[in-house]
Amino acid sequence: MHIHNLSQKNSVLNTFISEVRNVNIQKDRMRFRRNIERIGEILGYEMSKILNYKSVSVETPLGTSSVQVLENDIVLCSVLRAGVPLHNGLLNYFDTAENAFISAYRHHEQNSENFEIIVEYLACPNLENKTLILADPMLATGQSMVCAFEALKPYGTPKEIHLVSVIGAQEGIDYVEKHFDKTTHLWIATVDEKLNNKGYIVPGLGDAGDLSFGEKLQH
Ligand SMILES: O=P(O)(O)OC[C@H]1O[C@H](OP(=O)(O)OP(=O)(O)O)[C@H](O)[C@@H]1O
Ligand SMILES: O=c1cc[nH]c(=O)[nH]1
Ligand SMILES: [Mg+2]
Repeated sequence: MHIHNLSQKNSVLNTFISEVRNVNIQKDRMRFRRNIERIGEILGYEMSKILNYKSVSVETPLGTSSVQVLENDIVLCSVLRAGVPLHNGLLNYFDTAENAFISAYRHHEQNSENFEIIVEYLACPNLENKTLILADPMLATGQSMVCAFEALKPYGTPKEIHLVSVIGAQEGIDYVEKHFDKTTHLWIATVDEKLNNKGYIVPGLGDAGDLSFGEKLQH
């Protein structure tokens, strides 16, 4: 897998990451969502540098300009619900993309820290020969990303796959690496060291779904 960890270079991306992590700033839900969206825009922009382009002629009021424009057939799939602001950020740049949505949540056994991932909802176009972008802001154990990909398989074989995430734990990245083809790209804003015993990324940012949309009752 090709791993692109964008926080390794200084850029304004790291300011946005610091704000989504910051326990005071992240309480502003609108700012949290907007920061995740802005991170999605930056990850999408960086990814766009290795996609395919074709030359087109554009008529301007003063003449003709030859420009290289994106030619990939993109399907943008995100994992509900925390994936929604990241999806919006990517869609701001890949504005003609087709879209897919998949739900995944952690189902905890009673009084236990063990959980399994339940995939219930999936809406997806044909993926055959397309460029699949699979987005989820948190890559903790990596199970949601892998379960989502398994559920997408009946929809066709993509030509290329790009995984997009905001914060990953090394353990989750290793797990994902085992389950995806080595040609897959992972575009990630930053990588943290570990998971706690509840499967949360440390230091991470907390619960991305709750920070975006409010707390949900546990199943
Ligand atoms: O790598 P994993 O261990 O699978 O964990 C990551 C998952 O956890 C978060 O979703 P969550 O279960 O909190 O659902 P939510 O978006 O509804 O809050 C996140 O958006 C991922 O889907
Ligand atoms: O750290 C984590 C792990 C899973 N889901 C989150 O929202 N945060
Ligand atoms: Mg959540």
